[in-house]
Amino acid sequence: MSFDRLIEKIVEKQNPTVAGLDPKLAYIPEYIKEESFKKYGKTLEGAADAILTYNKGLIDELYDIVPAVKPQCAYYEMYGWYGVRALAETIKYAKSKGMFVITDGKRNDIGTTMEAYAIAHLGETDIDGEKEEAFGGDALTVNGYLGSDGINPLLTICEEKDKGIFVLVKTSNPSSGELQNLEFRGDETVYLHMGRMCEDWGKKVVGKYGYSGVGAVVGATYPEMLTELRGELPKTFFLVPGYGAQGGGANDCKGAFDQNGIGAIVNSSRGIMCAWQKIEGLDEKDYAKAARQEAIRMRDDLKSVIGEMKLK
Ligand SMILES: O=c1ccn([C@@H]2O[C@H](COP(=O)(O)O)[C@@H](O)[C@H]2O)c(=O)[nH]1
Repeated sequence: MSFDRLIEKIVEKQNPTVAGLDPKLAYIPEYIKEESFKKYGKTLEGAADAILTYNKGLIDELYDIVPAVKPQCAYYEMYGWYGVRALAETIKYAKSKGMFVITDGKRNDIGTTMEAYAIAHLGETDIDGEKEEAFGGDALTVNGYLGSDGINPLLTICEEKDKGIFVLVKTSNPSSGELQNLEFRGDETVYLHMGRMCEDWGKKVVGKYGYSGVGAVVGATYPEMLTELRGELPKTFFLVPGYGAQGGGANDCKGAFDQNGIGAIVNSSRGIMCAWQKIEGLDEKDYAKAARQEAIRMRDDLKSVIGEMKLK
């Protein structure tokens, strides 16, 4: 259990980017929606069909240059079981193209319930002796604020299946400081304490590149805290949201990386998915090409501040 597979993909592509797949209908070109609505009407099924077609188009244009995708479950669950099927199909398709899949579910519960989440998203479900993958992501985002009871069941499955988790530590949203920045026990912040818990949860599962399979979510919108946490948590790999649509830039992300240019993967969802809507006169059929162009721009932007990514 580590992020070795992810790190190798990042280094191979020289790209520390994860493309977020948060498909709102407003981001999907009309021609795709028309096709799906012709088949299924303006229904949950029609919407889910459009999402899957849109995602596959994006993946086809991104898989050779971007190492990972991050579907956010909410954008699928809003279409009921059709949407959840589109999520499962998206994960399967991205994996068939060799991409690393981070399922953004921010799951959080205790004991056996957390074990059920772990089985659903990272493990295999036992159906009376027959085992099958339900979703099959490579990593899952989780909320660690229930403590070890919510994390230990995941660790067991992650070890068995070589999967990873990203625990919310310092989130990118404006109100994240209301709780996460509180100081206690002298001047230790809640986010730093949560980060140290990640370092501790991961200490037995450190991979060959020095990072464990217990990662942390730290927002690009708080660059000083990113730098502080990189210094404090040398074995914890970071998932960094907040680049692009939330205002973060490459310089804000710099502190997340180590001296070898690894240690983090930076997410952009709307920035990549909606790139086509920002290009005047673009034929909407070229939506995925516009996403590719933005992903290349983002890769080069990040590389300009972190340099070459090397395996040690
Ligand atoms: O602290 C956090 C944790 C998760 N997210 C998620 O990342 C993407 C960001 O999307 P953009 O369109 O690139 O802003 C989205 O899925 C969030 O739920 C986050 O933003 N911040």
